Amino acid sequence: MKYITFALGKGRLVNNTINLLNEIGIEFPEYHENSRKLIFEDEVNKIRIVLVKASDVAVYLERGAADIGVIGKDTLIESGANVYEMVDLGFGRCRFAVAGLPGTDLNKKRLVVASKYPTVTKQFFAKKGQLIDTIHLNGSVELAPLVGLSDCIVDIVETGRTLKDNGLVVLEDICEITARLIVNKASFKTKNQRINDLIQQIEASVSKKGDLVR
Ligand SMILES: Nc1ncnc2c1ncn2[C@@H]1O[C@H](COP(=O)(O)OP(=O)(O)OP(=O)(O)O)[C@@H](O)[C@H]1O
Ligand SMILES: O=P(O)(O)OC[C@H]1O[C@H](OP(=O)(O)OP(=O)(O)O)[C@H](O)[C@@H]1O
Repeated sequence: MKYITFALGKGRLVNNTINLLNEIGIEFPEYHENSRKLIFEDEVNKIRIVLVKASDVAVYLERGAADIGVIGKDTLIESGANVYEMVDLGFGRCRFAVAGLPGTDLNKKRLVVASKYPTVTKQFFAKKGQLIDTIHLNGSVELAPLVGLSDCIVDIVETGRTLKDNGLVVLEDICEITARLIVNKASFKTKNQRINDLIQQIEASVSKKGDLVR
C-alpha cells in the first residue's frame, strides 16, 4: 500500500494535529517535540507526516509532494492554492484585523498598510474600494506603525497581547481564522477511499470535541 503524506507547518499547529491523528489511531512513535527530524511514519497505517515551513504547506500539496495538509485559513487564503479545503479543524483559532495606533484614520488618501499577508490586505481594502500602498514584511509587523513605516497593519490577533504591549489597537476586524485540512486534487481521485475514510474519522473527532466545548 502507498503512503498517504500529510504536510504540517512546523510551529503552532503541529501538536494539535498530531494529537488529532493519535485520537483516530495514527501514531508516530519516533515523534517528539524537540526532534530535528522532518519525516515521521506510522508504518502500520502507512501514513507519513512531513514538517515544512507553515507558508510552504500549500506548495507541497500543489506540487503533489503531499496528499493532505494542515494550514491556517490565513495562510491558505494568502497562498491562493488550488486545493480542496475539506475540514475546519477548530483549533489554531485567531482572527485577522487591521490594527494601528489609537485614532488612526483608515480613510485617509493612500493609506500605507504593512503586513505578512499582502494578498489578504489588498483584497480587504479593494472590497472597500480603497486604494492603498502595501508593504510586505516577514515578521514583527507591529513595529511598522511605531516607526512610521506604515499607517497601520493587517495581522493576526490571538490574545491581543502583542498589540497591547506595543500600544496598538484593533481598528477593524477582518475575519475569524482556524486551521483547515486541505487535500491535493489529484490525490483525492487516486487515493479517494483512504482519504475519505481519514476525513470521516477526523470530522467525527473534531465534532466530538466541539460538543464538549458547547
Ligand atoms: N498568535 C498567533 N500568531 C500567528 N498565527 C497564529 C496565532 N494563533 C494561531 N495561529 C494560527 O497558526 C498558524 C501557524 O502559525 P505558525 O506561527 O506556526 O506559522 P507562521 O505564522 O506561518 O510562522 P512562520 O512565518 O514563523 O513560519 C497560523 O497560520 C494561524 O492560522
Ligand atoms: O494576539 P497575540 O496572542 O499577541 O498573537 C499575535 C501575534 O502573534 C503572531 O506573531 P508571531 O509570534 O508569529 O511572530 P512574527 O509574525 O513576528 O514572526 C502575529 O503576527 C502577532 O504578532
